Amino acid sequence: MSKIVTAIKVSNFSFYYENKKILEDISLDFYQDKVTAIIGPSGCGKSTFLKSLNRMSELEGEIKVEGRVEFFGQNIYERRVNLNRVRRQISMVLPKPNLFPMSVYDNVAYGVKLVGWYPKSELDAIIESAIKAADLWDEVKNKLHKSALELSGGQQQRLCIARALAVKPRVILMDEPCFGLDPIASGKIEELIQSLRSEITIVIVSHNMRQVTRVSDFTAFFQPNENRVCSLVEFGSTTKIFTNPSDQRTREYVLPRMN
Ligand SMILES: Nc1ncnc2c1ncn2[C@@H]1O[C@H](COP(=O)(O)OP(=O)(O)OP(=O)(O)O)[C@@H](O)[C@H]1O
Repeated sequence: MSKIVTAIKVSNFSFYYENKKILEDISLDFYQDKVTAIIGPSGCGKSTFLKSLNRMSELEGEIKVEGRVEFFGQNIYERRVNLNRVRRQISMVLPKPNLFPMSVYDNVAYGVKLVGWYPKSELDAIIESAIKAADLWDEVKNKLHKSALELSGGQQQRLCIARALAVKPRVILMDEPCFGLDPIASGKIEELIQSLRSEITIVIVSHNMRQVTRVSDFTAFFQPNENRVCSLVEFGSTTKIFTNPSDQRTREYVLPRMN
């Protein structure tokens, strides 16, 4: 059996937006090349937690953190950390496609060009390989220079994933990537996650429990406490969380949502 390696280690992590505590004392490991789902009630802090794994949350307001988030051993909240590098290696896909009003090609090339200069042939190969990895190539290969905004919602979301993959991240954070998509488009995103599984570390926030059981290896259940501050209730293999959770609160949340 292959050895499990921790890609992101979160230790005693608390998070505040403008002095309001949102997350409390979370300790959790995300394993390399595994899919981990984060589940929990609406508004409890799942997105905030996800965004704090690559420090995107601080783009949204004044924040304070306690504890550590280590990415392959380096605390990303250290002062000397290179934030661009962190966000390139831990990229993010949002609930709604956030493409630029540019061509399909230019959307994927955008991030790659920020990282470095490549000769045209090499850039073409990077773009093609990312779009193929996002399982979108056959659908867009003849429209690479048309506006990305002309694609369907599901195709736009897969293009966002291609854009995230093009800079060769080690981790992809996906915040409800199937939000608002019909079952067929959602199914394609799930297939894509399945095909990326074992090659890249994925952390996904989802409200769809069946989807979580289909795509993830591990699940973390978050819940607010009596002070409405979110903490981790239970982490384990997805099979265990959905069949035999240890904590009564997990059982009460998960089981009714599977029927
Ligand atoms: N930029 C922000 N500034 C201040 N407070 C915020 C900000 N973003 C989120 N919050 C607060 O943080 C708390 C957690 O919100 P968050 O969006 O992380 O929850 P969630 O579990 O992802 O919700 P949902 O499942 O509905 O998407 C909420 O009380 C929210 O109001």
